[in-house]
Amino acid sequence: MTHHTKMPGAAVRVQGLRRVYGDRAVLDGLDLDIAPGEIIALLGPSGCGKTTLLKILAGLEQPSDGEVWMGDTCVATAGHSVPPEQRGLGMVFQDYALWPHLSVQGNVGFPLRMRGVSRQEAARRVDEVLALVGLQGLGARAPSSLSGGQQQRVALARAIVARPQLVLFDEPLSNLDRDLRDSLCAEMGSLLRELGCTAVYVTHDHEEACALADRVAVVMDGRFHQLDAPQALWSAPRTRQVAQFLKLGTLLDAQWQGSHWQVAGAQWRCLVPPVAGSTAAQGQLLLPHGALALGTAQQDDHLPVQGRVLSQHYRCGQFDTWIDADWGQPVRVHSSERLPAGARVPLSLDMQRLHWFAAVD
Ligand SMILES: Nc1ncnc2c1ncn2[C@@H]1O[C@H](COP(=O)(O)OP(=O)(O)OP(=O)(O)O)[C@@H](O)[C@H]1O
Repeated sequence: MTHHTKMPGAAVRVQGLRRVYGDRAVLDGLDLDIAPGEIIALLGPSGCGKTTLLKILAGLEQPSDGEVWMGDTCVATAGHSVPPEQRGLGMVFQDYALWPHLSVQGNVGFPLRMRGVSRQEAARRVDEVLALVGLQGLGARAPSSLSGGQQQRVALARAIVARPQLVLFDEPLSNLDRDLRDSLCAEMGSLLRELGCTAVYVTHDHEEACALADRVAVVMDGRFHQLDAPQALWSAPRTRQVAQFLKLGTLLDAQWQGSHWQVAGAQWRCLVPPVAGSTAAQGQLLLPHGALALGTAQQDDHLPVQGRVLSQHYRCGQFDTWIDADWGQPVRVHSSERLPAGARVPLSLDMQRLHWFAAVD
């Protein structure tokens, strides 16, 4: 691992970061450069280490190995850690963490008071930021008199009022209902971009991560399985775990037979070439949603794929149709017409959209 590398251009640089509890590496060698103004989402299942990474960025935990840089300051190594209040951070937590004995104004103005900003200037900036988050006129209220969504706006206002160099979010929307989450997520994204904030946003909700972030880090077992723009996660998942976590489609066990893939249990062959450099003969094929459709548009060199209708339900203008296509796992296709359960139907498969993951990836 390299030590004390200067970081021209990056707002935050994480290098070779490890965090060990007992004999278990919860973070296992992470590297991450965050550009100024970039929003990064840390996305992953419960226990994957995303909160631990956020805490290390915040200064609430220390690395076991590796470094964290903010601007041109090294803020954390195994041996030293700059305290949270000296890192120039804003933070937004799941449970809002507002001070109940302070008014909305008092909460939002707190970071300015800590920085010695004059009372008059602080009042002006608090009014300005409350207007930005859509809470103008509510400054005198107690946080407890506000709805959950409003309280989270107060927390957001408090996090950005002092124009921090980095804003950290720990599942900020998970206590809110779906509609409010969607709208607040979109608003937060616009606001952070408007203000040019650099942000790291922890969530286990992939819709939220992809709606908000410039790049999403899919964290699993303490490693980044993929660090990419949201659209790249969908078009080119790097591991089958990413595909599984994002629910991109159906994974089928398959074997490379020298000239084609043979899917276990299926009557058809797939001619997607093996991944360059891969010598594995065993692995899994991902059939992304939408790669399979009702219809017979088979290419010459494939055996026709057929399936049996298992069930259907009507949703958003079409029938979600579950099909048993002989390979052991049902797949979902869309249909414009109602089909009887048990009917055999031809399926077309867009071979270009399949992905192959070698058994050991
Ligand atoms: N102080 C600690 N001592 C021992 N183990 C810990 C400690 N903090 C976290 N862990 C373990 O490290 C792993 C990662 O925890 P972390 O909170 O970072 O996960 P997470 O991805 O944020 O999960 P969640 O979404 O449930 O919050 C977990 O298995 C957790 O039990």
